[in-house]
Amino acid sequence: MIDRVLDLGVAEIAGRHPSLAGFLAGLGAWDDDPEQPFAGWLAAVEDARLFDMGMERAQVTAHVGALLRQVTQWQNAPAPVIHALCVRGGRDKAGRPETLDLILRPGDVVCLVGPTGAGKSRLLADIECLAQGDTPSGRHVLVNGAPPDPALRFASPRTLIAQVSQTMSFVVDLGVGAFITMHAECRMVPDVEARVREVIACANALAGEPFTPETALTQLSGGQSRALMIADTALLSASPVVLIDEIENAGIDRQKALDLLVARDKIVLISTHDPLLALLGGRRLVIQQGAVAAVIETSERERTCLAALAQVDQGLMGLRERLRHGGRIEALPAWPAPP
Ligand SMILES: Nc1ncnc2c1ncn2[C@@H]1O[C@H](COP(=O)(O)OP(=O)(O)OP(=O)(O)O)[C@@H](O)[C@H]1O
Repeated sequence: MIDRVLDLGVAEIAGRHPSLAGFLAGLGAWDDDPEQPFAGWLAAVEDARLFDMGMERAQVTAHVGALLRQVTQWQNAPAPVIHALCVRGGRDKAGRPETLDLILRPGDVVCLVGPTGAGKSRLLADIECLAQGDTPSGRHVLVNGAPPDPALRFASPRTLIAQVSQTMSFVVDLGVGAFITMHAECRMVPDVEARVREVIACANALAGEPFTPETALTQLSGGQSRALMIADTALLSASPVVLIDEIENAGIDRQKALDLLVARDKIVLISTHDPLLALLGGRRLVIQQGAVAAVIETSERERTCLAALAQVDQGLMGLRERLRHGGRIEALPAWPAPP
């Protein structure tokens, strides 16, 4: 494979193997004739130039070969499949044992509730790192009934867990389209352009104010950033588990966001006190003093409240929209009668 690649020009190599483009650019190979076969370029380039780049001639070929092998290995690695994620109790903040044997399956939506400082983020973090008794809570997370392979915890190119965190700020000077394209390329998804269009359209359906592929990431509002990350997680990420630290204040359509993730058969855990989200979930974990104190199944009675709650929520969203556009609130929508 490496021999075939070395016979191609730099531009063609980068086109066929985008993962090599950065390395070739770093070598300065683009600065010469990008149509010239790479092997010819490497044979002709002066020792001093390679030395400045910190490489020897043979090393360059070895490096290109290693990169290609690694990328092929990643591309051929099967997407991670989780049938069951199990969280086994550890201890609370006072060191008392936590009685918990929680099993999560694809399509499950579980909400975490509890006062400030109770340990909601700790539980999400335990799941995120697939804790093995090595975090302050002492919890254990099992994947498909067994402790995860350490490679899955620390060095997998296709991680099991995706997290959309509370605070999000972009520091990279890129447009939305370029950023999502980069992510799609890293994820090695087919038909990058179509996927990028889909992610941006989906994020716009979730966020109030529309943005374009040209909008700079740094100009996105909090809600737009959250919407973009949720669309990205649902449509680009192979991770079967999604952790979300509060979306109620992000000004995005939460029900649509949840539907999007559940449709991809992901396990979704959300830290939230939003009644609508809480009732959309199948279970709620009540966190107190660093431990799960109760697991509440959403009851039929609660589900009957959902339609009315969604109507109240629509009403409130309408009022927010009115305020956003400089309007007054001098009349209220008709609230539904309680069921
Ligand atoms: N079982 C535990 N043992 C030891 N420390 C814990 C445990 N659970 C949580 N903590 C610690 O308690 C602190 C508060 O927890 P955490 O940030 O998870 O709370 P929270 O419920 O997410 O709070 P907020 O709602 O304010 O975001 C953190 O320092 C966390 O590491």
